[in-house]
Amino acid sequence: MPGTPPTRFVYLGPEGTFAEQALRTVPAAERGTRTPARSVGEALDSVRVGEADAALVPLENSIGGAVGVTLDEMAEGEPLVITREVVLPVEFVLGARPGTTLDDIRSVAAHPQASTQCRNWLRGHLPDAVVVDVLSNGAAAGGVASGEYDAAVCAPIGAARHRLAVLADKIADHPDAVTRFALVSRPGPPPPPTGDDLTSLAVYIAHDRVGALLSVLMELAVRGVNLTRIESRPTGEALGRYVFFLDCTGHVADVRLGEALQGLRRVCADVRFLGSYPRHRFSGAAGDRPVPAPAGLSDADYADAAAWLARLRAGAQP
Ligand SMILES: O=C(O)C(=O)Cc1ccccc1
Repeated sequence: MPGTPPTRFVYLGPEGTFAEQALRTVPAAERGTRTPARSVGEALDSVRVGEADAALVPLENSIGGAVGVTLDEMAEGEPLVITREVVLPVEFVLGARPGTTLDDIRSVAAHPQASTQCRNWLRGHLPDAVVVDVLSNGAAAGGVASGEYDAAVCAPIGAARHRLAVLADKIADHPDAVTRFALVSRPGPPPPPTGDDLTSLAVYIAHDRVGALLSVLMELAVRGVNLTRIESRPTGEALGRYVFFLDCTGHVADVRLGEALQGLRRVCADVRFLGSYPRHRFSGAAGDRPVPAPAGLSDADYADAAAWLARLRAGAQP
């Protein structure tokens, strides 16, 4: 039932992923059920078909960039909306079955984003090992435990959950990397505005119209809506055909963002609303505070203008 708080959660599994760790920061998930899925697509489809109320999936990483499969899955199929974001520091370890040494390792299982972030360490310490892409950090650890691979780039909780020895820790090339996760549900009333929210969209432009993308950006800029992320993904129709994923500051209930969304509806071939949700609350440690919203017209200015227009239309004195 839309608007009912979620109780059945699914996450990118298997057990031992950062996604599981991120889900455990969601209070409602501690009270509900938590089921691992083999892939992002499987997790999101569980929500679409009603087997789960919410899915926790990776969205982007500060080093490796967007998790493409999540964007692609959100752009197609039955619509889903983000109701919460979780930003988690990710620290990778090299896990292996107890007794394994670095010299024994011929294959390393790793999520593509994980191997990207540990590229230099792997190249320096395991130059002859074959790195095999797997669907998640948990799958990497599980594949080592089952004997399929010699070692895994995985999360510390993955090594622990699959009873692996940690042969090396802090193996990421960038120690301060973070990953942004999204909690996704079927469309329903968005979380109430907090004054520090994001709204995510997928916009399809008319590629044959000169300046089509600029028109999109202008609908936001002229209303003082700050664009915090833009990402293009192929639509699959043809080379050069893209869907653009936008994160904007503000909430769908805001006057200003509401006007911008109506403008996008007018100028785009299609707009898919992907949710309005609170920005992740940082610990407040130096350097990881959210960027303050830019100065610009306030919502009160927009409300005042709307009331002024209504008076004009009613023939009253402006
Ligand atoms: O959640 C996980 O553990 C994943 O496998 C996705 C992922 C991959 C790389 C960095 C962070 C999350």
